[in-house]
Amino acid sequence: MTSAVLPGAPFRPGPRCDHAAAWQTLTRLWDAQGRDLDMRAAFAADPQRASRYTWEAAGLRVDVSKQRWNADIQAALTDLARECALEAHRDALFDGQAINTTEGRAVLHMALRHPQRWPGRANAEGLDEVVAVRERMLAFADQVRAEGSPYTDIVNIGIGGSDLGPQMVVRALAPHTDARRRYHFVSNVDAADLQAVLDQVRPESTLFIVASKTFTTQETLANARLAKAWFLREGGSDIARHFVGVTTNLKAAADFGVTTTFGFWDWVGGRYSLWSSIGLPIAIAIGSAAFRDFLAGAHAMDEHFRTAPLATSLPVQMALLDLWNRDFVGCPTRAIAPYSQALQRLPAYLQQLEMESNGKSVDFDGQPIAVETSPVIWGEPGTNGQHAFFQMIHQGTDVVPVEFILIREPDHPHRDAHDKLLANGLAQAQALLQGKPTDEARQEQAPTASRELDPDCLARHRTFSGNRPSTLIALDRLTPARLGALIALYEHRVFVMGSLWGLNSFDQWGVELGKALCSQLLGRISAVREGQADAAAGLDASTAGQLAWFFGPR
Ligand SMILES: O=P(O)(O)OC[C@H]1O[C@H](O)[C@H](O)[C@@H](O)[C@@H]1O
Repeated sequence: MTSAVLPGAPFRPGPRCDHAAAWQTLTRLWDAQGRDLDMRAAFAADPQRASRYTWEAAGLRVDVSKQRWNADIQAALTDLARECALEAHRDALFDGQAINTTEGRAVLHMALRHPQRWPGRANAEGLDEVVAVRERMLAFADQVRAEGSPYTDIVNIGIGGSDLGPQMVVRALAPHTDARRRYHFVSNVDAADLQAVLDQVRPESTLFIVASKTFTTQETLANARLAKAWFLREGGSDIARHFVGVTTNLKAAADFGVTTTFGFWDWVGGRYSLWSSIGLPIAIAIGSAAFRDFLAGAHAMDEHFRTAPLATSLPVQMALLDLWNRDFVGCPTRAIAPYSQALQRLPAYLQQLEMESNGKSVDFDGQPIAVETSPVIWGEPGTNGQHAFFQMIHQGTDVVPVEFILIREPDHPHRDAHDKLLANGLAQAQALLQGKPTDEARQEQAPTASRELDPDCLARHRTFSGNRPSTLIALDRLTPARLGALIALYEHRVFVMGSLWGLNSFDQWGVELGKALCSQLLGRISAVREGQADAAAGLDASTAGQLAWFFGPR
């Protein structure tokens, strides 16, 4: 489906954060208060600190009291947002202006979760079709779920935004899904990924969804072709009933041979696309009614972001903290720790959302950005992470802000186990805050094996500095609506961070070079195999050597 933003007011970004006067204030505040800010003392001095820094929106409860900030810092950060014209940028986003300047596109994934036609002034092509396409997609999803449907296995073939979002959500909402079907996600061009799924399914009971915004992605097309060949080889006959496409490129999908296609539009970024037809596996898994709840949760967060003042806006305040942690506290990474096995793919999903959006070094004008931008996002569900990398989070030389995500009511009957899970999450946040002073460590009974050691030395090994930041995001339940709100919160937070850094969060030029070189290398590999002497001509010596080792005569 083609689309372009029809002419409107051209978007002009506000001043970049490091050019704003408030940046100087923040620099002074960092020296005067931030650097030595001890959160334990701050809690002791202010009995209201926990409630002052616990906010709610769209059913999410976020506690940022265990962050290294105070009222002065928060006020200066909020001034920074104001001075950087964040509100104007946000309004331009919701207005449908072409804020994705390098691709000349609007950014309107919020229109996909609006219950009716997008009411704003945006006039991007396709907006009139959103509701109709959604209804068609949901009707199809319900058909696939209906009694007597032949499908036992749904295989989504897609990568990046056409994989991570739907996969994360389908796993997260497993208790809400139709258990009569299995959901598979194939992304990697490593055919082992596809083969592992093909080994488990039968052509007559499998629905393949070929999901690609562009329908040009090497991995997805390669896997789709392999799946189609397997389908025919195994006796499958009705391609039209077993392969559907989800794309903005209807022609390429038709050329591939799918006849049922659900479209979307180029004002939906790949990593923001799970609300569109790319969400088809989600809709099949949870059904149209729950999918609407999922959209409604995200829409509630959109409304909060669009209307709440900067000082009480959850995405804004969380983004300001992110900027504070990155550029003043100096944290190169942020860990995501969902205490929920259901959210096991959330860290991977957020890696794309945040790092592909804000992993940039130039601003809107193409000028180098003078401060650090996207941190590395990483993580694992708790409690698994505790037994792997939390050592470094508690005692390593880098400060790693941790985002704990805790869900009050489990979707299983094992209440005692759930209490343990929650206690673990809360205890980790508590340990990061309070630490353990060397004096206290010295009083402890040393483990037998260490008795020979100098007690002072051992006590230092057993010391926790504490005063390490964390945020706690609490949900009453992991419902479709709450998950929708959580994802939308992250999306808007990423937008705010990018806006303050003065960069375009909605392009991804950094993925292009590797793709182009891969195509060239595929040509050279054929040449090496054919024994052409100049196959590696002009390559760096390392790559040339590897080509010879992998593909040359043995
Ligand atoms: O959905 P597709 O067009 O197949 O794109 C899949 C992915 O590949 C690209 O290289 C981008 O970096 C991602 O943003 C995108 O989600």
